[in-house]
Amino acid sequence: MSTPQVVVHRDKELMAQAAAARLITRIVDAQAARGSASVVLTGGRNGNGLLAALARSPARDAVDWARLDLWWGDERFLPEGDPERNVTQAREALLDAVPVDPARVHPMAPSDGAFGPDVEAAAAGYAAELAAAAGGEDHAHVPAFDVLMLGVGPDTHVASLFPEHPATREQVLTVVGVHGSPKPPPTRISLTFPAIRAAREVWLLAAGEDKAGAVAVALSAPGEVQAPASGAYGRSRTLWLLDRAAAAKLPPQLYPPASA
Ligand SMILES: O=C(O)[C@H](O)[C@@H](O)[C@H](O)[C@H](O)COP(=O)(O)O
Repeated sequence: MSTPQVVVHRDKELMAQAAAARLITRIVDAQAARGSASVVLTGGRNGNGLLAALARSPARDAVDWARLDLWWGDERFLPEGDPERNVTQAREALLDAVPVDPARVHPMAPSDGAFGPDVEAAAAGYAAELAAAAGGEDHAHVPAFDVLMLGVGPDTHVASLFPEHPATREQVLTVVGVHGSPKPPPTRISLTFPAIRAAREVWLLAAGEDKAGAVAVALSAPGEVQAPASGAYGRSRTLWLLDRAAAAKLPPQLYPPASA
C-alpha cells in the first residue's frame, strides 16, 4: 500500500493540463522501458478534462499510440454510442484524434452488445478480458496497469464503487455489475478494489469546492466501504491530483505548498 501523495494546482484547468503532461511522461517512460503501456481511464468531468487537455498538448505525440492498452475503471451500462457512456466521451475528448490500435482499446460492454442487458455477464466478460491480458507475474488476474485514474465523487465514490454498496465490499471478483447507483445511470459496470489495487500507480482526480469534503474525509478517515476513495491505492504510488478548491478542507499537514 503506497502512502498517498497530494499535488495541488491553482485551478481545474491547470490541474487537467498538468495531469495530462504527467500522463504523457508516464506512458513514454513505460513504453521506453517495456515497449508498451497500460492505462485505465475514468469517466466524469475531471477524467474527460484530462483527456481533452492531453489531446491539445504539444507533447501529445510523444506517446506511441499504437503501443498503448486502454481500459476503463467503470462504465455506464447503456446502449452502444450513448453520449453518456464513458467510452463515448473518451473518444470525443481524445481517442478519435490519435492513432490508437483498436485492438488495444478495451471498452466495457454496452447494454445492447454481446451480453445483451445482462450486466453481470458483461462484467464477467470484462473480467475474462482482463485475465487474458494479465501476465504471470501480474496481480489479481488483471494486467499490471501503469496508471489507473479515478475521478472522485462528492460522496467519495471512485469508479462505480459507492459508499456502503455491495460492489465496494467485493474482494474476489475484479469486475462487477452495479445496480441502484446513486449517480445516474443506475446500472453500471465497475472494477473492484482488488483490480484497482493491482495497478502500479493510482491517480485520483478531484477539482472544485464540491469535492473538498470528500477529499478531506478520504485522506483523513480511511474506511473504504464508508469512503471508497480511501481504499484506492496503487502498489508503488497513490497520487491525489487536486485544485486548490478541492484541497481547501485538507488538514494542514496534508496540504502541501500549492503548486503552480
Ligand atoms: O462513470 C462515472 O461517473 C465516473 O467514472 C465516476 O466515478 C466519476 O469519475 C466521478 O463521479 C467524478 O466525476 P466528476 O469528475 O464529473 O465529478
